[in-house]
Amino acid sequence: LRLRGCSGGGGRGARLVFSCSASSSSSREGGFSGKVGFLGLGIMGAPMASNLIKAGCDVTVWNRTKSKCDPLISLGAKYEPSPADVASSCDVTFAMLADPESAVEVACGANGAAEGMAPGKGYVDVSTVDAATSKLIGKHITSTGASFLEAPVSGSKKPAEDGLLIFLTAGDESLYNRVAPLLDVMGKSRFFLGDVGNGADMKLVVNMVMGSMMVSFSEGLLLSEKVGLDPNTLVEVISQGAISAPMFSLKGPSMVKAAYPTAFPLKHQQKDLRLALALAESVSQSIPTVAAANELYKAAKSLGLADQDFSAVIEALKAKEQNK
Ligand SMILES: NC(=O)C1=CN([C@@H]2O[C@H](COP(=O)(O)OP(=O)(O)OC[C@H]3O[C@@H](n4cnc5c(N)ncnc54)[C@H](OP(=O)(O)O)[C@@H]3O)[C@@H](O)[C@H]2O)C=CC1
Ligand SMILES: O=CCCC(=O)O
Repeated sequence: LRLRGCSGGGGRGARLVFSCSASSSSSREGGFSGKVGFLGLGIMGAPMASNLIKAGCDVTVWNRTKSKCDPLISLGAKYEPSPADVASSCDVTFAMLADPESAVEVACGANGAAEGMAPGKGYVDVSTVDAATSKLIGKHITSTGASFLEAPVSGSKKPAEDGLLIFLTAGDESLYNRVAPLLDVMGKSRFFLGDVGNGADMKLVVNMVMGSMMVSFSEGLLLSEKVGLDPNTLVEVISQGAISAPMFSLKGPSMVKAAYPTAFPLKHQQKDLRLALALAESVSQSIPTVAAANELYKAAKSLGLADQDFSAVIEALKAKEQNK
């Protein structure tokens, strides 16, 4: 298998590519030889940037809390003191921020990435935001002559560490082709979905399904226990049937033990449900299951569980039972 990625490094071989339009195989097959910026080194950003460094990319990092840059610097990353400095010193800059507010601030605020952008450069926002936010960021970036791609990811902490994310991209197709070797270092597949906003919408639809599934699973775990069944057996039964999902097998055993080691923070899942509800509202679609799930995540946040894994939503159900 031919390795792809940065010059001198490489991804881990064959990758799946899904595209609404033909993409340039020559840029896909070639490596990426420019400098790569990475803004936002949280649960997802740190392993993604780390994989780029390990693949041989010339990476420059920035994070609001500077100490989170240190492990990346130890791996060989350079550091710049602001998003604008990263953008001006790099050919392509990735951003992995918490929510719409932080994504806009880092891209468009004072000393934001847009200030360092220029023709020939690219900005790839991999944060989960709504389409309007993505379009706003895209407008700021492209007004400098630079190119913009939104590329939110499906897959959590472990897939980020293992370079097995799924990229849901939209925007500038030539930037998509240019950064494809980098996406292939960080992910196992990539979709190009057309205009800016389509990647954001796809990501919100996927995550609203996930958030509702987790609530339904939590209800099942609690009910099984209440009627005298072993919830561990429920997890095993589900894993062998038609509703088997990696998420249930992965999170079920620790949920039974009331342990919620954070892979996907609950506050981000609730943010995604909030944004999905607004998306549905924009086309007058009713999504009552998601609306009910959202209320439970909000209740979990008010119980102080915002930074726990989103599977901690089961604690909000337990609290409801106790307060009956
Ligand atoms: N965790 C997961 O499983 C997945 C998460 N996502 C999405 O990816 C994004 C990042 O998630 P994740 O890494 O888990 O989140 P984290 O909360 O771990 O990291 C959030 C990042 O955003 C930064 N940030 C927050 N607010 C600001 C601000 N006002 N200005 C500048 N930087 C800010 C944080 O900086 P600081 O370190 O200073 O706080 C940190 O770098 C989210 O949009 C999330 O929905 C997508 C797929 C999976
Ligand atoms: O946005 C978070 C998604 C988590 C996952 O896909 O497992």
